[in-house]
Amino acid sequence: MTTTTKFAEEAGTSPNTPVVHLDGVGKSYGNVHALRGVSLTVRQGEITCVLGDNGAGKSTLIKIIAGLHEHTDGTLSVNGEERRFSSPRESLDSGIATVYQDLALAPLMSVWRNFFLGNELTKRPFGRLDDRRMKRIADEELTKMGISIPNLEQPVGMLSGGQRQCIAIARAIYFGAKVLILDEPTAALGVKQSGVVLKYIVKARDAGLGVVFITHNPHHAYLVGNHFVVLKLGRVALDTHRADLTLSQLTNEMAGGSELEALSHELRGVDAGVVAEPHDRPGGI
Ligand SMILES: Nc1ncnc2c1ncn2[C@@H]1O[C@H](COP(=O)(O)OP(=O)(O)OP(=O)(O)O)[C@@H](O)[C@H]1O
Repeated sequence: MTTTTKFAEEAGTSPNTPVVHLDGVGKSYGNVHALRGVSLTVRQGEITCVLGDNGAGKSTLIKIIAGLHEHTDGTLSVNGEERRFSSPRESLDSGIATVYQDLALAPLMSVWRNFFLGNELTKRPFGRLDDRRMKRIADEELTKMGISIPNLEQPVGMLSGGQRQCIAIARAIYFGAKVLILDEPTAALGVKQSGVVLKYIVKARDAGLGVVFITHNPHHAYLVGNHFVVLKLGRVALDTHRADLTLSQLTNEMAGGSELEALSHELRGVDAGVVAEPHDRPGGI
């Protein structure tokens, strides 16, 4: 049985049912329309990339799925059942784990304590922390993901940004996430560290999770994505599968191909104006 089939059986749905589906979702903050008519399908064993420029509505979209904000229009379904989350706990309890850029890790605490942060294991009968078991499990789980951290006692704050992202991803998978939402996980990273994080995003997908990868970077998205959604000013400007899209089309869409062409036209005009100006003056230079 594939991991995807196993998750679907647990949820009592067919493997083809989207694990998360947004249909015509809108969100207004007063009279600011952050999202309008946004539809998005997240399937298990797939990476759905959501791209968009600043202010496109990416954070608003995440917050709706993560239970931080309620949508004002449209529907949100999880495993085929319509939901409206009124807290992050409700989203988490539905199997949706969101890894934000700040990662919600405690920088001064050890790697293994961070792995269990908020889900600590205790010993009976006095409820003391079961340090030994937590260390062993953190070690096993990180090794399983191929994450090499030689000393799990070291504070998380001393690790690289890439390693911290990987710990947050491994933790979400261990605690049973079926859907992983990653908020710009490579935004603050260099090329090498981004590569490491992209590798774990693929591992999460291959473990059967439905992954939503939010990014500004079409190159990172195209390296791992199965499905691409580009948001512009709160609306879906592109929604397509990998087979129907090239990297250059995606890059062009993100760069605002037609807007850039118009700008380049305008700049050529400005340039010509600057050069032409002295000759236009009587007795030019
Ligand atoms: N709490 C809020 N109150 C009012 N307007 C908001 C609020 N949050 C977001 N907006 C507006 O909604 C729109 C979408 O913002 P959002 O943060 O979702 O975009 P984004 O794609 O995540 O941008 P960035 O990449 O800059 O984080 C913007 O016009 C923003 O100013």
